[in-house]
This record gives sequence, structure tokens and C-alpha cells, in this order.
Amino acid sequence: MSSSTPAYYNADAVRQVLSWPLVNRAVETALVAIVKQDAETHPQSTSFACQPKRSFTACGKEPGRILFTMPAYVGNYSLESPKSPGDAQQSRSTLACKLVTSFRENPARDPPLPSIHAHVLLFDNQTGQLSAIMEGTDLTTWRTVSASLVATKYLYFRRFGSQAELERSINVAIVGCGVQGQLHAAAFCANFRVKQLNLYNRTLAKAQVLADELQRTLDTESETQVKACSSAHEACQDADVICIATYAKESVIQFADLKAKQGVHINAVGAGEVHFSELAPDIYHQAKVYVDCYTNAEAELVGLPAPITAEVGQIILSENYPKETEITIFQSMGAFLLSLLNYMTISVFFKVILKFTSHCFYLRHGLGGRLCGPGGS
Ligand SMILES: NC(=O)C1=CN([C@@H]2O[C@H](COP(=O)(O)OP(=O)(O)OC[C@H]3O[C@@H](n4cnc5c(N)ncnc54)[C@H](OP(=O)(O)O)[C@@H]3O)[C@@H](O)[C@H]2O)C=CC1
Ligand SMILES: O=C(O)C1=NCCCC1
Repeated sequence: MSSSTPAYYNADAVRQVLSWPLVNRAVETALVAIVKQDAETHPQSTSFACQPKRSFTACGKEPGRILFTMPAYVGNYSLESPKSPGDAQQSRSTLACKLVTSFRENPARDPPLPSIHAHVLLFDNQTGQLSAIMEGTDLTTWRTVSASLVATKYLYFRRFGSQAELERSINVAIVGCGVQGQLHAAAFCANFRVKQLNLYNRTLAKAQVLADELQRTLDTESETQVKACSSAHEACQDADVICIATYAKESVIQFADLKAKQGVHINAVGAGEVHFSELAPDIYHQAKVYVDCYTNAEAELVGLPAPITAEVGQIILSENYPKETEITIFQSMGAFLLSLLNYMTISVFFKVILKFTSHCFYLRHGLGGRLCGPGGS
């Protein structure tokens, strides 16, 4: 086996190290890093983040089959441990590329397959050699959900005060109960105080299965009531926060479905080719729109029915939060830098790199040839 054989981290290996404090901290750091990169607000900083526009490759003439290529480089970043804030680790640099396919008909196959599959390719940043391949599907799901959590913290809760995400109870609606909707539902209950969790899915049975499962797994002391709803209107009419993640080409929620005269925050996650097709234009006309990353937004949100107010990272840095009664939309584009910083956090705090390094040592010195993840040995 050649000394440059890349290590492989499988889905189980990656899954073992994912936790909300870890992923949320990395995503928050990345959202701010993206702003610094764009605005060069800290020219004296030695850290450097580069995330060029991602590419789309249509797979044949059939719509709904896309390959995304997402390169990124982060230089001299150190991330604090969520367990011991202030305890910054040694700074590191990483060059990588995430490859994601989105094949929206996959769940209808027999047997069904997920719509989204991802892998991350990591390169030695001195020699450019491919050093590791990491299964990235769960990372993508967690990263995307975490971006919604962080956006909700700053665009919704912080309008009510600096501790509001810890103190305030909210009603949440999940629209679309696929892979994204399922993890959004569980994550909102795990990270915030949720009074009512309403679930809506085009195929109602899926919302019912998820409602039963969540109600069963929630602590008996939990204040959360979970309900499967038969329309998006029913799910959203009392919701403070809405998460929508579908492949709908026509709008699923209209302005009339929203809670009247009070602040509402929407995480608009899905929709495939046209990112903003799942929300009606009349919502955009009344809302302030925020994105994770201008670079991708400028290229991919052509025709968006509202101007973009800011990147979420700018709001984190400026503390210039929305007004209490505003409708805000986090238009989640997906940004690989967010996953990359996740990868770095994982590697630093859970010693993937340590194992990876010793694995490469063994390969180089001919002492073994097994590809392993952090859980394997
Ligand atoms: N912003 C980001 O960073 C990311 C965005 N995404 C996007 O999130 C969305 C969901 O992804 P994922 O959960 O993995 O996909 P799944 O295939 O697991 O789920 C798709 C969901 O969309 C629903 N749906 C599909 N078509 C329609 C329609 N025409 N009207 C209403 N509902 C519809 C499905 O309902 P049913 O059960 O009835 O089929 C199902 O609930 C996709 O658009 C995907 O591209 C994914 C990852 C990252
Ligand atoms: O990983 C991401 O980022 C994705 N964004 C859009 C849809 C597919 C995955």
C-alpha cells in the first residue's frame, strides 16, 4: 500500500463524535469567519478562510439530480472546546472539498434511499496530497440543522434579550418531515424550550410516525407537546419559529398561515434547484431575509422576492438584532466552510487526527493497512 493511501472515516465513526454543543460552536464560528472573509474586517488577523462559490452539475436532463462541489480552506483557526470555553486549542489549517449529491426521487425507490449523500475529501495542506476521505452525510444533516439553531438563537431569541434562548418557551412548526425535518424536530427540542411542536408533511403518515416517536423519546417531565397536523396552516398558525425543508417547487406556506401581528422566524432550508420556492412571495414581501453566506447567495438566489438584509454572522458580530414583531427568514444556502470547521472541531476535540496521524504512521512504516475511523482501531 502506498504511503499516500488516504484514511477513510465511515459514517459510524463520524456519527460517534457529533453532539450539539460541538456542532453549534463550530457553525457559529464559521458563520462569523465567513463575514470576516468577505469584509476583511480584521486585516491584522492571521486566520484566513476561503470558500469560493460552489458548483452545481446537473446529472442528465432529468431535473432533481444534482452534484454540488464545495471547496474550502481554513488557515490558522483554533476553536474553543464547548466543554471548557476559553481553552482554545492549537491553531490548524485544513484544505478540503465536500461532494454532495441531491437526488430527490431516492426516497421513492424500493428500497428507499436518502436524497442527500455526501463525502468530504481532506488534503495535506503542505503537499496537496489527499489524506483522508470522510463520510459526510450526517455531518451535512447536523451542520444544516445547526445553522437553523444558530440563526434562530440570534435572529429570533436575541430580540427578546441576551438570555432569551435559555428562558423563553416557543411554539415550533416543522414543515417537511424527511431527513432534515426529523433532525430539526429533535434538535429544537434538545436545544430550546419548546411548548408545542407541530409537524406537517405532504404524506401525513410520516408526520404521525415522527410525532409518536418524538413524544415517546421526550422526557416524561418535558413540557413539549407534539402534534401531527393535516395542513401547513394548522402547523404554522401559532408558531413562533418555522423550519421548512422540502423539495416543493410551489409554495407550501403563505403569509396568511403565519401567526398574526407577532414576530415569527422562518428557517427556509430546502427546495432543491430554486431555494426559495417553498415559501410564498407574500411572506418575502413582509420579511427581512438573512443568509449564511453572500458568495453563494449572490449566485443562487437570483429572483429572490426580497433584498438580503445581512449575513447571520454580521448580526452575531454587530448584535444588531431584529425587532420583536418582525418576520425574519434565514435562507439557508448551505456552506461547506461550516462543515469544514465542524471537521476541525471534531478532529481537535475528539482526537480523530491523533488516530489518523498514528494510522498514517503505521501505513508509512508498513505496520498495518487497515482503514479505520476514530471508533475503530
Ligand atoms: N440548506 C442546506 O444546507 C441543505 C438543504 N437541504 C434541502 O432540504 C430539503 C429536504 O432534504 P431532506 O430532508 O434530506 O430530503 P428528504 O427526501 O428526506 O425529504 C424531503 C421532504 O420534502 C417533502 N416534499 C417533496 N416534494 C414535495 C412537494 N412537492 N410538496 C411538499 N413537500 C414535498 C417530502 O414529503 P413526502 O414525505 O410526502 O415525500 C419530504 O418531507 C431538500 O430541498 C434539500 O435539498 C438538504 C441539506 C442541506
Ligand atoms: O451540504 C449542503 O450545503 C447542501 N446544500 C444544499 C442542498 C444539498 C446539500
